Amino acid sequence: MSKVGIIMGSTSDMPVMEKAIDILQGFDIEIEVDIVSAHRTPEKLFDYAKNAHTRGINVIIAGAGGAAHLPGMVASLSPLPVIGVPVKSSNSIDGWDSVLSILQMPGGVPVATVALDGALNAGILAAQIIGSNDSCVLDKVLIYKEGLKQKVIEGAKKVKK
Ligand SMILES: Nc1c(C(=O)O)ncn1[C@@H]1O[C@H](COP(=O)(O)O)[C@@H](O)[C@H]1O
Repeated sequence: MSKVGIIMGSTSDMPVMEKAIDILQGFDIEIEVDIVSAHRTPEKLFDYAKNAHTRGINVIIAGAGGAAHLPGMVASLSPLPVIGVPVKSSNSIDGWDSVLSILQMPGGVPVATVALDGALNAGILAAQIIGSNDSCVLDKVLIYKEGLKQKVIEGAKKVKK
């Protein structure tokens, strides 16, 4: 069974990262959640990134705020796809600090960066990556998309005059 590793730099990121956890649980995809900081727990980061693929993890979602080096460092050490979530932490420069430090990776070390606090999309993207090779998950993504469409159609009916 496929598994998504969800890591974040601090417990203070949890209110944002919960959206990735919730949507992946909604898709019945196995997850593993941990706090890993490139700055505060560098040895743990190294161990996590080097070994995630050997523990059955298929995709990593990494969220961090401020000087957000966590997703990039994980991507530098892991062969797995890494989705980066820039978190708008309390002392941030309007979130630009984390957006730019996750987005502007050097050539050869990609991080798929979602929008500021975009953990929901990170979860959906992880499901889509897994769904490309798992028809059960793909069906759930299709149902989710149909739900989005229906919501817009229902909303339009309410406002249309
Ligand atoms: N950006 C990083 C990293 C890292 O990139 O390794 N480790 C923690 N942090 C971020 O620091 C912010 C404030 O953390 P605290 O609330 O713990 O002070 C959080 O958004 C976290 O992701």
